[in-house]
Amino acid sequence: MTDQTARAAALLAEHRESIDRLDAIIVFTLAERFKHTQAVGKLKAAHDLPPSDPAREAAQIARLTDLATEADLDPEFAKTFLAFIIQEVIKHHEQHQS
Ligand SMILES: C=C(O[C@@H]1C=C(C(=O)O)C=C[C@H]1O)C(=O)O
Repeated sequence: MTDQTARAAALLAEHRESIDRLDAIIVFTLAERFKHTQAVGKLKAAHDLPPSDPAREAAQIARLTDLATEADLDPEFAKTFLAFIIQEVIKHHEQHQS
């Protein structure tokens, strides 16, 4: 192995360590978010409120688009990711109501 390939292997390992830590943050963050949305789902079911709230979602999308742009993250990706999560949350809320 040349010095250059050894250096590249060390850099790759460093990046992967960071990626693993960030993946853990994502999992814990999602778990925390779902704890709150589950509580919201129970509240909605108890008070006969609809599972989805399109006005709230529109505000979240607008906010996330700005945040993503500021963070140098593709805003379309951020929107798709949020929509995917919200779709799952609404499924949970529908289950609370049935
Ligand atoms: C969590 C809620 O329910 C739904 C899920 C949302 C979310 O996951 O952020 C946002 C709006 C609602 O469609 C809510 O109304 O706040």
